[in-house]
Amino acid sequence: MRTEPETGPPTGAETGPEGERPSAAPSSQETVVSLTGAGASLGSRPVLRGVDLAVRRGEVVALLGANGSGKSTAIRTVVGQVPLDSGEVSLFGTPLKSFRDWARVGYVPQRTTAASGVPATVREVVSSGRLARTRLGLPRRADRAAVDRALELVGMGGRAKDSVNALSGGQHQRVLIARALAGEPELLIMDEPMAGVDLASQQVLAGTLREQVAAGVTVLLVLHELGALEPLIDRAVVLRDGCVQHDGPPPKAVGQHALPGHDHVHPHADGEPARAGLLT
Ligand SMILES: Nc1ncnc2c1ncn2[C@@H]1O[C@H](COP(=O)(O)OP(=O)(O)OP(=O)(O)O)[C@@H](O)[C@H]1O
Repeated sequence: MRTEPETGPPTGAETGPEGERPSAAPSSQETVVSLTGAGASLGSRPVLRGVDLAVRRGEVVALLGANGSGKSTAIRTVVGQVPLDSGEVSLFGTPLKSFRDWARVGYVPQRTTAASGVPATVREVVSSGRLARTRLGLPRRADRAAVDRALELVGMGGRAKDSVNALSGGQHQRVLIARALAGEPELLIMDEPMAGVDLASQQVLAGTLREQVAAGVTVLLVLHELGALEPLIDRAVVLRDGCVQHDGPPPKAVGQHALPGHDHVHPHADGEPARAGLLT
């Protein structure tokens, strides 16, 4: 008998619909991710203080905010890595504590590497993202094809046999994104997917995401700046000190802020074009 975690992102032990990506028939009313009055702490520190957030099917929602505002913590409550003190989280209309269908969710964590000291190849790491669909059985042709597709989507098809220990930081990030895509998720949750990725690769990844969105995939992602993804973002939710400060149209990038790679940790200099103060 299989054992399944109470909650959590795909571990490879969950069951899910076999083979094909489940139908992503557009239903703009369906709420795919829902946080209601979500409160969470790290250690003794309250980090989220009553966050309300809803992502509907097919939407691309960016979670923005200054360093330490709680973006990663919010994402981690959604995938069950940080427990709630108060409020509720639901995925696909199911309360998180009852949710088991992790094959529908692709998760790219923040700033990790694909290497874990184990001499795995790029293909092996990306294939692990398919385990929730293969039910720990032998990969079938459709599974291998999905892994190939994910590798091509992030431009890593030529590196499939290389050890992940031989990759740059940006290439690790691309492998982790491919791992999430290999499961052909309906919902992609990504924590700063562009961190450490060079401009050319950002464009590749933006193109990949555009294809996913066109196929009906729902996306919730943490970003420091909209950058190359700006055209894809439907809505921005800005956190400040663990509370939602803005939920609506993405802030317009102006001047230097428009440049991918711009870092939002600095205070705004006098005379610098204002940006509604949403990110600082
Ligand atoms: N293990 C921990 N114990 C206590 N506090 C923590 C822990 N990890 C993070 N924090 C604090 O929780 C707050 C929120 O962190 P979180 O990583 O969610 O912010 P963030 O908005 O994603 O920041 P960044 O943009 O820097 O990634 C920060 O003030 C951080 O210092």
